[in-house]
Amino acid sequence: MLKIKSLPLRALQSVKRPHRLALATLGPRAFAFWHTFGLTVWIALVEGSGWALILPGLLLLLWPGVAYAHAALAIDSKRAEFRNLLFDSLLYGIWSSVLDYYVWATLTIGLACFMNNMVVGGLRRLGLSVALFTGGSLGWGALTGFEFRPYLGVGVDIYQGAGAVIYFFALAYVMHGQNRMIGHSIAETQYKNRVIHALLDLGAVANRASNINTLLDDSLKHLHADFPEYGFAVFLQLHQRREVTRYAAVAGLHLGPEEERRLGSLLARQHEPYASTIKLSEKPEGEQLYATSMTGRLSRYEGWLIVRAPRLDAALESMLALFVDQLAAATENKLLHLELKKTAERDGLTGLYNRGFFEAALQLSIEGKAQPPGLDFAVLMMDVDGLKEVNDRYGHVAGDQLITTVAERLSGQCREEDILARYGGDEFVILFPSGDLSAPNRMAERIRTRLEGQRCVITPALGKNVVVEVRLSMGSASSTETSAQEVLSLADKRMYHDKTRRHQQGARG
Ligand SMILES: Nc1nc2c(ncn2[C@@H]2O[C@H](COP(=O)(O)OP(=O)(O)OP(=O)(O)O)[C@@H](O)[C@H]2O)c(=O)[nH]1
Repeated sequence: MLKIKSLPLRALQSVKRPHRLALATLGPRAFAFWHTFGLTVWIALVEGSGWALILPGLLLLLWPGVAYAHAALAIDSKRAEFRNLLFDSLLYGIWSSVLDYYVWATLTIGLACFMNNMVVGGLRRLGLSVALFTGGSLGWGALTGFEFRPYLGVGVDIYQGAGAVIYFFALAYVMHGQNRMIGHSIAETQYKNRVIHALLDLGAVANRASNINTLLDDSLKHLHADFPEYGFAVFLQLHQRREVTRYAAVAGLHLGPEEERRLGSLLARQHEPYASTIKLSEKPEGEQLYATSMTGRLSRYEGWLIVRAPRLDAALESMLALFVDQLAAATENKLLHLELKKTAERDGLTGLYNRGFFEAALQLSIEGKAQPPGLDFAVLMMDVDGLKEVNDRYGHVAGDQLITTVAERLSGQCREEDILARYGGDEFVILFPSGDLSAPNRMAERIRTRLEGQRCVITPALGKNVVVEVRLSMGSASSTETSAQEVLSLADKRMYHDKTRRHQQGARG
């Protein structure tokens, strides 16, 4: 039972949609063969040959269906249709002989066959078509005995002429449709190429970006360069507080700060599934704003990609879904990467660079000094005095507070290019990679006047707030005074001398 049922089903499954050429030629071919059948019947009636001519003529009615099935069932439907066109030539060659070489029919039908084959296969297929038509025509004539009746009458001529005109116009119409289809698919391919190019661009931008702001800014700039007809913006809002826009970037869109804020708060109220696009503006005509949601793809943010476009069609919608995918993945990767980098480079308690990062930066400075032009660098080492006492009297939490307060205040004194790190428990260090060798002395001076002796309020785990004074021992050195490898230990030595001196002064005081 199952077997019987499955047989026609399998046969049906193997009939796929044939190549567009087979579909396009079905109509004109059916018309041509039915028209030739009509001609055959007419001639049979005129010459009185009756069913002797009409019966084989019925075969002509079957051929368009057989040709279509052949193309539909073939693995390579296009090649099958090319073969069909050649078979048309052979069949019509034979038929011209069957119709005793009636000139008007032989000429118009032959021409149609040659032209069809030349259109799909150039001169080579034209040659093949001519050979098959002529071969069929002469071969059948040789088999059946040549009979010539080149002219039949005005009526048949008009019938054949009208058929030829209709056929050639039908063919021209089909070719026009094919050209339009090809034009559309070229435009579609070009659009897809631009999308692929933009996606590759986004990947490269994501790799280069050092933070989320540059990632979003550069991504949108590239998108706008690839699609200048659209304007783009992106908004990332905190999951927990959607009214807070954490990152925003715009390219090719003119949004003032107020409009940006308004858009941000509008999006905060929207809840759309991932990658779905909504219309934001309700202008009666002209360009509109659309927003595609990144909801669920970012661990800490809600996101929206905004586009300014004249209308939202299927191509734009699927393009936006792809861009949203790429942007969300790039942002999430960058966030993860930045977090890992921070964990690897930063000190957990103070948030300053850690010793590992400082040593790597120092190593680069040492190498920089060894290579031309031999850039100099300097180091300032500092140690918090009396931390042990704070720990012992008020506990480690209080000691931690003293360390973090000193770290914050030191940070406030440093420039962006200075590398401030927590070197050890209560030791801090600043690397000045700029070659400005007066920098450490000026920095030490600033620290003495602005930090030394300042009050620091700490809250012990138990008991009331206490106030301690910030006191720092310092020592600096530069690569002009000693070899590059020795700079840090010279600064350390000087810091130790400073500490000893301060202890002695303290003891005397
Ligand atoms: N609370 C706290 N204490 C720390 C931390 N790291 C190191 N310490 C403590 O800091 C102290 C550093 O020792 P010292 O440098 O001898 O202490 P000090 O009291 O600053 O002594 P001088 O530098 O000679 O003035 C030790 O008691 C360490 O246990 C930390 O992360 N938190």
